[in-house]
Amino acid sequence: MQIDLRILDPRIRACLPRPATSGSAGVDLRALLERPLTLEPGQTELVRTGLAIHIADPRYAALVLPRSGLGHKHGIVLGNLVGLIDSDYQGELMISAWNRSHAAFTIEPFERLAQLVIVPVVQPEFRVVDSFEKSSRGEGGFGSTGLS
Ligand SMILES: O=c1ccn([C@H]2C[C@H](O)[C@@H](COP(=O)(O)OP(=O)(O)OP(=O)(O)O)O2)c(=O)[nH]1
Ligand SMILES: [Mg+2]
Repeated sequence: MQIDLRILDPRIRACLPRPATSGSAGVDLRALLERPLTLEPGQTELVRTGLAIHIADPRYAALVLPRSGLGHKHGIVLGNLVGLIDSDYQGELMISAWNRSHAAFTIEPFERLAQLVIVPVVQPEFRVVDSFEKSSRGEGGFGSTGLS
């Protein structure tokens, strides 16, 4: 799928996001930093990417997700857990980097910090009703179907 992309900082031109393998679902986003950024345990910082995308088609959105290596090994995940990029958003893609670990971690300039995934979405149109047609689950949730 073709998506318009603006390069807001020329330094990022050399390493634009692209799928790492033919089957990659996400494209890595790099940290546009002037200098290494050390995140102390618990610290969250908004990190620039130097890029803007305009998805334009409301049937799609983008998700900003952690990279599993950084998240699992170093506890570098996202302050908003998952970032949602609206199809009409035209501003800079920003990454909320959260160090959820107990050790400081330094993000290097242009390091691949998170990943962007394009997903189909359906915009809801809510129809107010008095009751629902009964389903087999009904109101059961939060473990109502048991453990095994
Ligand atoms: O990790 C993220 C999350 C969001 N955004 C941008 C794109 C998104 O379309 C916009 C708004 O995000 P969201 O709707 O999640 O935030 P909000 O707090 O509801 O802000 P708003 O009132 O602007 O919608 O911010 C990012 O750049 N990175
Ligand atoms: Mg919003």
